[in-house]
Amino acid sequence: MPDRSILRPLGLFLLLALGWLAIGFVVQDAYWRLMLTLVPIWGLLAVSWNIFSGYSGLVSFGHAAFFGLGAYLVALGQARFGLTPWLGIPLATVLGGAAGAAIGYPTFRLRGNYFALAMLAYPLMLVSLFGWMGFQEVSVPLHREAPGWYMQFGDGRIDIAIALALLTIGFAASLLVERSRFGLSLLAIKQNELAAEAAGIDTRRWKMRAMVLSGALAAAAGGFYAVVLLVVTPNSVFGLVVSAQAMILSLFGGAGTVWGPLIGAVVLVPLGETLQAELGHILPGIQGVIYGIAVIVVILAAPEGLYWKLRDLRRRAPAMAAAEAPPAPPAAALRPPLGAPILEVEGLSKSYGGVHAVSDVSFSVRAGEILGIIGPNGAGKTTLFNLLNGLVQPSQGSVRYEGQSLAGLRPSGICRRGIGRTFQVVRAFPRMSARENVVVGAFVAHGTDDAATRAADAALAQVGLSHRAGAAAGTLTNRELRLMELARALAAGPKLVLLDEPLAGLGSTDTEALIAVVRTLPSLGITVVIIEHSMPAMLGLVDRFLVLDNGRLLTEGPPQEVLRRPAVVEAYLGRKWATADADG
Ligand SMILES: Nc1ncnc2c1ncn2[C@@H]1O[C@H](COP(=O)(O)OP(=O)(O)OP(=O)(O)O)[C@@H](O)[C@H]1O
Repeated sequence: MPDRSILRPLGLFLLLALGWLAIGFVVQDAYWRLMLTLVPIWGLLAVSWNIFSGYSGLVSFGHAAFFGLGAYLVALGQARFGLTPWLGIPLATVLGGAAGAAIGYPTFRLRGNYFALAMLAYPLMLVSLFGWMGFQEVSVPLHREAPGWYMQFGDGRIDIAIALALLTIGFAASLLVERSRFGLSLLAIKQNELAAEAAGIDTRRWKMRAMVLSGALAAAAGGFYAVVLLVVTPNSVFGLVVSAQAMILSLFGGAGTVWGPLIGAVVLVPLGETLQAELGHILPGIQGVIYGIAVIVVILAAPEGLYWKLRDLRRRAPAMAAAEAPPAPPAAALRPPLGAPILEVEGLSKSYGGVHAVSDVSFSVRAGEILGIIGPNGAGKTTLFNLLNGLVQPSQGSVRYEGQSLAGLRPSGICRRGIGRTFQVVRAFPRMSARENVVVGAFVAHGTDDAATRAADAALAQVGLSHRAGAAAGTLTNRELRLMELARALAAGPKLVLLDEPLAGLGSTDTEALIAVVRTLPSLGITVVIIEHSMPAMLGLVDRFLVLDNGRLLTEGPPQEVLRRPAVVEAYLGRKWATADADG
């Protein structure tokens, strides 16, 4: 994938890490050496938080759970069993990963604020649990006979080097996530989890992987923290301040980017620690106050974090560059004759309490057809799409695609079978390029990132958006965004696409451009089902109309004929249309 190499940022990171270590050699004071060790430790915790929450958008208030488990494993392992941290930290990493899976499994059932609050419960529970078990204070015994074996070098510079080595592992993991389908899939989840599922992304699997990786890295940070501080108490490792630290450092520096958590750690950790050391006896808890103020300042001045603010300042000029002229809309190739039914819907119903959103609807769509679905607001059109692509399960009835039932399949599974979908509201990832936005749709059909990028480029060419492939989605026009969303659905190589109001909010020229693209789809072997309110656009596009009213199938047939039927005029078009039609 272009610009997605990890070597340059990793090289820069190593250079900075060496510089950091060099400071450790210059500084003689033990306190400052400890600070130079703590920054990468907290930085690693923030990196781990960012891998999960920064990219997926699921806020975790509970990362102290992983950090504390790692710290206790290393401290107790050494105090009770003489376990060397060289083994203890890798074991802590495994424990953190396992805890990630155990916590993720039940908690992923919740969304948004509920998820964030549920995550808070785990460290709170662990504080009490470790207190009850009699681990109020676990001291790591000193081993003067084998200091190296127990990481007790008595030389702060070695501690700094180990902390940096651990941070390097975390940073590299974070880069690998960000620059691959892993990160793009998480960002798609952050944007809109349902749309991500519909684009073929197995959202549960990616969230779980992110949580396991994140838990593992947080536990490693906790493990080394125990080695450095030599004392572990429930509050110092499971406490709210630890979870807040993970979150605040990332948010301050910039969530959803590899550098953000590091910027946060470098600025805030020394600030908080110094103030605590200097003023802590007069103003206890000053660190928390400073963190709070820092967050408020960032919210006001750079809501996405320092990293994004600095980047925007640097790149302001190119971001404002004028868009190139779009190419002429693609000409429709010769349409192949209609084939056998590709989609067969039988007695499909969906009720929400007393509301019959879709009621006993049956129809079929032939391969190569363009079928238009119309009906008044609330007729059940979007619910029908949701039933077809598995976002909601039917109360009754069946959907067969290429002769096979789709019952019980999740949206990602249905997308994998070859049904693509766009949504009424375009949900682009504004900071990602148009190409990256489209690549997300290609993952389902392509094993390697390179193949997915090629498919994305082909889809962008299909919709006439190649000239904007590198532009950030945030700079695209409304028409370009609609085309980009269509390209995302096409990148998966679907045989059938469900387009939900793709013309909403477009002017007449833009509408024509989009319709011209949709018209080319059957010649590419793609069947189209489209919901749209714009009647002139639909009349020139579709082969057949399906009219829904109050969840029921009112009628279906050729466009001109359907629009003359009194029931359709009555239910949907209104008398004005009938008069205009008669006049015309
Ligand atoms: N999750 C839900 N819970 C309760 N009622 C719902 C739900 N989803 C849809 N409905 C109801 O089902 C009916 C059909 O809604 P739907 O969004 O499918 O209509 P629509 O034809 O797509 O409308 P529009 O053109 O305004 O988008 C409406 O009465 C709506 O309020």
